[in-house]
Amino acid sequence: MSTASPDSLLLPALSSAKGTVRLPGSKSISNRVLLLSALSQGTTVVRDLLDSDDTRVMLAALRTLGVQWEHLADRDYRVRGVAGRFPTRDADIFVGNAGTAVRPLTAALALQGGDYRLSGVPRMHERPIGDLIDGLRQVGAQIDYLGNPGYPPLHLRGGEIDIAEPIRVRGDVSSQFLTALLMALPLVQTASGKIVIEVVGELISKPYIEITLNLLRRFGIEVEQDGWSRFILPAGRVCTPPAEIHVEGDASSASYFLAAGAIGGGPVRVEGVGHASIQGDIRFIEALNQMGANVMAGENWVEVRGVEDPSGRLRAIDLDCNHIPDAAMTLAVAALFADGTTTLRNIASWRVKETDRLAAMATELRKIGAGVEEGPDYLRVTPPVTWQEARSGIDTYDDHRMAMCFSLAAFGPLPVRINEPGCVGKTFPEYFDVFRSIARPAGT
Ligand SMILES: O=C(O)C1=C[C@@H](OP(=O)(O)O)[C@@H](O)[C@H](O)C1
Ligand SMILES: C=C(OP(=O)(O)O)C(=O)O
Repeated sequence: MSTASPDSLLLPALSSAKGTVRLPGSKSISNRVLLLSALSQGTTVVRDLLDSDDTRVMLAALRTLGVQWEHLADRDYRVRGVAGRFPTRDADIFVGNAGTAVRPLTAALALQGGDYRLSGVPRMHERPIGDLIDGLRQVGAQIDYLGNPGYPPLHLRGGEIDIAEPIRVRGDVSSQFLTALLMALPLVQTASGKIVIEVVGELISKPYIEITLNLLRRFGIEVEQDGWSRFILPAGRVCTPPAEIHVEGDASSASYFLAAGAIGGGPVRVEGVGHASIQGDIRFIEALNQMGANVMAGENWVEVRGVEDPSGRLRAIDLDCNHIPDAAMTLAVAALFADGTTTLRNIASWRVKETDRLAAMATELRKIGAGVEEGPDYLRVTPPVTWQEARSGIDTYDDHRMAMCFSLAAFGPLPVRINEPGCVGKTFPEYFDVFRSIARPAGT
């Protein structure tokens, strides 16, 4: 049904969506579990790890750092922990465009006392990391910027680590800075046996901190929390791994299929996430519900059907999306099928991710005829009066979510050409095959 070429993929106009999808593993859980297993004292079997660009850079980094891991079968791995100290003391580490690799590895390596250089793809060198570096410098880490101040590439040169006072870190650009400190700092000894982190500014993307705290607990590290502004960690502690840990399906990846069910009638069922999920993006189903879709969920699955209303149109919504920054992109494209103007608020962090997602989303939605208002931290989308075929295709800006989101536009009356579709490899290399398995072209 689709014609692939190296630089674009043509999706025909689609009439309906129906089927079941077994989700790939969560990116956020996979990379946290890999790093925590590597730092542990003991061996962890990791089941259903995500296999994508972001996890490959993490696995390669760990191997370079002297961590022994082996691929068992399917998506299962065994990781032998290094009890807090990486055997390799001098290394160049490539982090691609994985925020879940660069931020946690920077914190873990800055406290090692070795000599490490971290770099990524050109866009990674435009993604901020200064707030994390400021936090690490407060405890004595020696870190130099090798390019622009505040951004990778970085040179971590060891330093005398001494924690006596609370460490302050900004939380309003990315929650990954706090996640990085929470995962790395427990390794450091302090006189009091505790470490305090204070968050400066409003913490964004809070559910990702919940994932971090949940997984730390699974690895034997209990963090005390005073709201979202103060965290107290045990000091001088090496993680104790669970013998085995299972990576649940990716809730952000689920959003495309669930939205397809809502737009294309359904039922579309995803397996691997449900009520029991520890990922904040599971709350995407609340947004779909608000839009009038029929949502059912069990512990480990979700099923979505279209609206009951004879018009078949979703309801437009006005939503603060700070808690679901990734799945919110799916709402921006689902908004094309709503009965009025949808407003997505509190999403300023979109500007510093794989691309400037606010600008990219506005530009590409306009190509197919939508009315779009792009604010500093919000997006307002009005469905097209007349759908247009984006003749030069939908540009994806090397952003996996741009490519995946815009596949949904093919449920409109016209075919959609997705440029550079290979960018889905960041988190979901098989995305278009799986999407094809649930989508039916018009006239078939
Ligand atoms: O910690 C994580 O796993 C993530 C946190 C979020 O980033 P921000 O905290 O920068 O919003 C999210 O967008 C990203 O895809 C994954
Ligand atoms: C923002 C994202 O990725 P990263 O983990 O690189 O921040 C994302 O996957 O949407």
